[in-house]
Amino acid sequence: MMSGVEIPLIDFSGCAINKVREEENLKRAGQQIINAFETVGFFNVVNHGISETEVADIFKISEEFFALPTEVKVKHRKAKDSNHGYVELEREGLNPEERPSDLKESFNFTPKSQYKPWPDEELPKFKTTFEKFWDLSSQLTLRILEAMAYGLDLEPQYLVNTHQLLGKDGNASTLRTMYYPGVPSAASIKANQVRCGEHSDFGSITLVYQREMGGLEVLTHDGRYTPVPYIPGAIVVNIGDLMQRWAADRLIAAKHRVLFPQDQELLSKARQSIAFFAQPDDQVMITCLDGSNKYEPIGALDYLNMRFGATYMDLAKGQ
Ligand SMILES: O=C(O)CCC(=O)C(=O)O
Ligand SMILES: [Fe+2]
Repeated sequence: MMSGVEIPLIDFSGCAINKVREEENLKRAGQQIINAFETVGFFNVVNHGISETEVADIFKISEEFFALPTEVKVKHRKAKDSNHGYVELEREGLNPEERPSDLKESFNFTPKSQYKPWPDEELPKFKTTFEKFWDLSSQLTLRILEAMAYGLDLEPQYLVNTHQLLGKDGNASTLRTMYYPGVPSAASIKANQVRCGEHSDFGSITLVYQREMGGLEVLTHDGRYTPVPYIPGAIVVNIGDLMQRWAADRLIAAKHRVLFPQDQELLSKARQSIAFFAQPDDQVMITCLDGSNKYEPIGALDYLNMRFGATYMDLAKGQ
């Protein structure tokens, strides 16, 4: 790679979700994780306990969903006041000030029983595949949060206890599958349009599952966008702005983006990714963990709503 900044790679085998937790291993991994978040804001994690087959299954069913005709997909559209359902192509822009909407479509998943819609008729296994993947991703998130608490010298369960309602009412975490369609030629792309505009995430931590194509880039401290390499079996982990604020800026919520590939053949291929956006429970007060008063305390849900308001503003205009 040309850039001097490397994206750290962390071996999580001592803390994998299919293993009994061991303090020594969590401490060691916690140091590495905090070091990565203090310097780059991103790392790749391997040997985490989520199998390649489990990841392949959700990518496959996602691909089948996105291949459905638009009129079928929009039957499962996300309602305005919900965080569950289909979001159409170009409905959302993560850098709305500088760019047209992102050339992507997505399906947000929240496993609360009252949430609908599901493409049950078209894809009977969709719901169960997402539920299973939600479980795996939330288990890994909790392990990472536990390791982070060690790395930050907090009480070991401190961060885990703030995410007790993961998957239940009172917690806004979301699993999202994304589809960036292939483009026949660069001429058909709008000026300045990208697959995913420059942004930092909102919440506590994010897991990103990429595929062979890679494509994710992170703004590193040398002022350049550095590719986050695709490593077979690895998951990309980063923090959001809420975590940066909580850590009183000790940890970095780095900006990231996905551009169109330069290569004509790659450009014509679709890109898929899956992200698990973890949020603390709605009522948790985010008060600087270092005891400073660098930022005012704010409720986790209030913070999220403030950020969503900014991203979806354009959406409201378009309706
Ligand atoms: O598609 C990706 O690899 C990343 C997407 C992303 O950063 C996001 O949706 O927040
Ligand atoms: Fe992101």
